[in-house]
Amino acid sequence: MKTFAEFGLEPKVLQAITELGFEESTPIQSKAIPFAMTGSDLIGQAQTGTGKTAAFGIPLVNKIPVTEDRIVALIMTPTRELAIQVSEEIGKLTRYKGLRSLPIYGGQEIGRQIRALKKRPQIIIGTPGRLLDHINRKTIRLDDVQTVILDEADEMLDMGFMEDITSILSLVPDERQTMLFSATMPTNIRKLADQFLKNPEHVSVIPTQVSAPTIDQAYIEVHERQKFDALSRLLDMESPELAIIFGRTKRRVDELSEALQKRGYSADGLHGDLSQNQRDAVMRKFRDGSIDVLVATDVAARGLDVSGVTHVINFDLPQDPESYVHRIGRTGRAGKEGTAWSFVTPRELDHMHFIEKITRHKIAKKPLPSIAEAIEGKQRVTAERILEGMDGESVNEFKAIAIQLLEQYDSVNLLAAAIKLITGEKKDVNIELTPEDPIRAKKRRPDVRTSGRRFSGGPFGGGNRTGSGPRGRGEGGSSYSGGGNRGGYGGNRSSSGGGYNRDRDGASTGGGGYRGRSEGRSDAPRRPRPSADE
Ligand SMILES: Nc1ncnc2c1ncn2[C@@H]1O[C@H](COP(=O)(O)OP(=O)(O)OP(=O)(O)O)[C@@H](O)[C@H]1O
Ligand SMILES: [Mg+2]
Repeated sequence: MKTFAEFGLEPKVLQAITELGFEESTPIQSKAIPFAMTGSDLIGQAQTGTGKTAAFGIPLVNKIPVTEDRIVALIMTPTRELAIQVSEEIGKLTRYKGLRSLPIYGGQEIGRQIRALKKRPQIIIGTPGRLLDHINRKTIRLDDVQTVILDEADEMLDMGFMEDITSILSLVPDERQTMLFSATMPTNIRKLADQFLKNPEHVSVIPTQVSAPTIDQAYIEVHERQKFDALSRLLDMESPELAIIFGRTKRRVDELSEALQKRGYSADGLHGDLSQNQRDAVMRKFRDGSIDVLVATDVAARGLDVSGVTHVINFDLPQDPESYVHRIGRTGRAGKEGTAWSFVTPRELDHMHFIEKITRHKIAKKPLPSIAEAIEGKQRVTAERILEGMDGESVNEFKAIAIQLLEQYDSVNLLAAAIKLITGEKKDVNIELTPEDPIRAKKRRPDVRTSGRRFSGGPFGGGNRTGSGPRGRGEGGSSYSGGGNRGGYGGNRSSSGGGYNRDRDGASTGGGGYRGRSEGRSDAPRRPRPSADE
C-alpha cells in the first residue's frame, strides 16, 4: 500500500494526515486520491469503514488555496449526523493548512448558520434540504463551486433527494469535478452518474464479499415476542463495549431504548423525530462512552464512524441488502474486528437468505443464547472488572478489611458473594413491545437470478461504464469490478463484478408491506421526503 508521501501532497496536508495517525493509505485511498488529483470525475466504491472520507477529503483539502474566500467545494450527505462527522474529519485534514469548512444541516438554528457563513468557508458539508433553504435565502451561492462530492450517493437517491440534488447542481458551474462515494452502488446510481458526471473513472475496491470481512456475522431465529428477552441475553452474553441496535421504526426505537433502560442497560435512542439538540446529545453520549448502547433507526445506518463499536444488532431486519451492509458496517471499521447479529422471525427467513445471496456471504445461524450463557457473560465481565481493579494504588485502602475477612471466611465463598454483589441482580421488569410486521422477501423478476447476463452491473459490483455490455457473475479483472484488489485493510481478494440487479422501483414494490409501515413512523429511507432533513 502507498504511503501518503507518495501522492505529492502539500506538506501541511501530510502533516495533518500524520497527526490523524494514518500510516499507510487504504486501498480506496491509494486508488482514488491520484485520480481525484487529476481533476477527473469519479465514482468511488469500497467496503464500509475503509476510509472513503479521507479518499475524497485529502485531495479536496489539498487542492483549495488558502487565499480562497468563496465557497468552492460542496459535500452532500444524506443525514445530519453524517454532515457533522464529515465536517469534523475535513476540519482535521485542514488543521495545518487552515481552510474553513462548515456543516449546514436541518434542525440547527438557521441564524447561527448564517453567521458562520459570513466567515467565508471554502467547504460546505450539508444535507440537501437545508442547503436548498440557504440557496433560496441567498445565504449560500454556488457560482464558484469547483468540486462536488456526494457521500452515500445511492442513499441520497433512495431517500428521494434526486430532485433536490438536481436543483442544487443546476446552480453549480458545469466546469467542476464531481465525485460519488458509497460502499454500495445499485445500478440506479447510473442515473445519477449519467446526469451529473462527465466520463467518470470508476474506482472500486469491492471484493466478492460486499460487507467488510472484519465483521463476524450471525443470525438468530426468534419469534417477534421473544425478541426483547433474546436481546437482553445477547447483550449479557456478549457484553459489548459499544453496541448499535437497529429497530425498524421510530416507535420501535423509543420503546426499545426505554425498555433497555428499565432493565438496567445504559442505552438511548436516535431517530428523525427527535429535536436536533436531542440527536446531538445522544450522539455525544455514545461517542464519549457515557451510554454504551445506541438504539437507532436507519438514520444511523450510513457513514457514522464511532470508534469502539464492537457490536451491531439488527433487532429488526432491514428492508434491503444495502441497508444490511451499511448497518453492520458501523462495526469492524479501520481493520478492527466487529460482530453483527440479526434477529430473524420465522416468516423473515426468506428475506435473510435474500440478503445472504445479494451480499454474497453466508451468515451463520446461531441458537438463542441460554440463560446460563447470559449469566456467565455477566459474571465474566465482573471478573474482568475486578482484575482490572487490582492494578493501581486505590485498592490498598481495602486490603486491611480483605485480610480480616479472609482470616474468618472461606476465600471462594467470599469472592463469590462479592462477584454476585457487583454483577447485580437483573432487573426483571416486564417488557411489552408493540409488534412489528415481518419484512417480506423481496419479489424479483423471474429472470434476474437465472440469467445474470441481462443486467450489466450488480447492485454492489459497480456497473459497466457504458451500460451496454452484459456482464455475468464471476467475471473479474476489469476496472469496474475492482478485480484483483484487496478489499479494506486486508480483506478478501476481489474477483468479480455483480450479477444481480434489483429494481427497487419496479417489481420489488409488489409486496406492498415491503416499504415499511407508516403508522410505525418508519425512519427508513425510500420515502419522498425524510424527516432526517428539512
Ligand atoms: N489510511 C488510514 N489509516 C488508518 N485509519 C484510517 C485511514 N483512513 C481512514 N481511517 C479511519 O478509518 C475509519 C473509517 O473511515 P471512514 O469513515 O472514512 O470509512 P468509510 O469508508 O467512509 O465507511 P462508510 O462506508 O461506513 O461510510 C475512520 O475512523 C478513519 O479515521
Ligand atoms: Mg463514509
